[in-house]
Amino acid sequence: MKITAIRDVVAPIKSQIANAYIDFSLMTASVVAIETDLVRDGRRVVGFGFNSNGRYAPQGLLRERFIPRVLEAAPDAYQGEDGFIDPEKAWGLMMKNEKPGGHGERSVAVGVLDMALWDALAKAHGVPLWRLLAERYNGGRADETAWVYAAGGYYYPGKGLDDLKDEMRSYLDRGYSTVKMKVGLVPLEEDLARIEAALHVLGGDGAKLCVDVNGRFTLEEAIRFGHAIAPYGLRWYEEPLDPLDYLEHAALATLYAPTLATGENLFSHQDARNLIRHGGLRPDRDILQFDPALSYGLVEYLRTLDVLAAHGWSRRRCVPHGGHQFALNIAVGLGLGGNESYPDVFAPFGGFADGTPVSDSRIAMPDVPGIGFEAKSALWAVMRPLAEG
Ligand SMILES: O=C([O-])CC(=O)C(=O)O
Ligand SMILES: [Mg+2]
Repeated sequence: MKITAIRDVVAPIKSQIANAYIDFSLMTASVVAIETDLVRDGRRVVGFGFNSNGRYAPQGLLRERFIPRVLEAAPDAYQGEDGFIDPEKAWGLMMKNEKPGGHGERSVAVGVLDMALWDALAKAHGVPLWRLLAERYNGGRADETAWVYAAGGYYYPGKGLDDLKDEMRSYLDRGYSTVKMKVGLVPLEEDLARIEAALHVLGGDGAKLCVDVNGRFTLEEAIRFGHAIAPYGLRWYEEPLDPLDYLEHAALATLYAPTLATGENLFSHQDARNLIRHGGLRPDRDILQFDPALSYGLVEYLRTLDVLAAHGWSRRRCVPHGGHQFALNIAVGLGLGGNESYPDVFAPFGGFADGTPVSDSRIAMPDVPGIGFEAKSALWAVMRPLAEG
């Protein structure tokens, strides 16, 4: 199995939404296609990948460093003994002459290519990625369904409490029972009114609502906000603090007893390890949101899972950020705690295969080879031109 071409394009995922830290008015994503010489069931095997929201398209990094390193390599440098692509070997090739530390956004570029390599590998074997992963790494056991929650509740110009309620209600109507909303951009009292509006739609059940600060608060603000929301019994309090300030997390965890969630802006197993070592998080309740598409891909995510296991953390505490089918396959195949979903934002990159309904906040995976992009027509419309060169 040889790689014959790699094509990339920058796709807009811009919108007027904002969280407490950024707006998405100029957001982009890189989409790549890795073409191989393998033909299976009459079709050439092509793998696809993209980066999830929050980081911009890393086109320069892809074109200057990571794509050429793969294309210029001899095929046996990325092939396993079975002649198929070995993503771990390809990863080593991509990371040649890269110093440790300072992960920056090269992890995004490598993540995009890693996603495409796994898509191609699963297609080469004619199986869904979730099944390949279950067989290789999880004793053949895949979950029948994944828990998913509806992430939204963004700030939007002119959006009032009724609009927020309508949005949350529409998620419930679409089969979700847990939802997430943004907080931290407006004064505390205003956010509390927004939280209460959302809770009203959820029948007052705080366990069905997550709030996400996107790393905006100082420690003092995070503590104050934590005290204010503790009585609601929310499902989780996400990224209250700067994602790299582990000591502050540890301090907050001594004062805020319910569930904290973080990790979407940690991009390596070393960063994850620092969080676990120094962040004071609690393996019996807190949630880890490392996003394989932003953090060097699944090869690195497997290392992160090993780090977690070594520190006594269950994989069920992992609910990746990003709302993409890659993480969904990983969640089902490796037995994570679930996956994020964006029913209304970041289209067409978020979401599931067409015609797979969410029921009681759970979703079943389709039985299609690879990650399943071809079964999601709006996404396939973006990818297909890349396949054809
Ligand atoms: O608004 C964002 O940057 C996305 C985010 O934090 C999430 O999905 O948890
Ligand atoms: Mg978040």
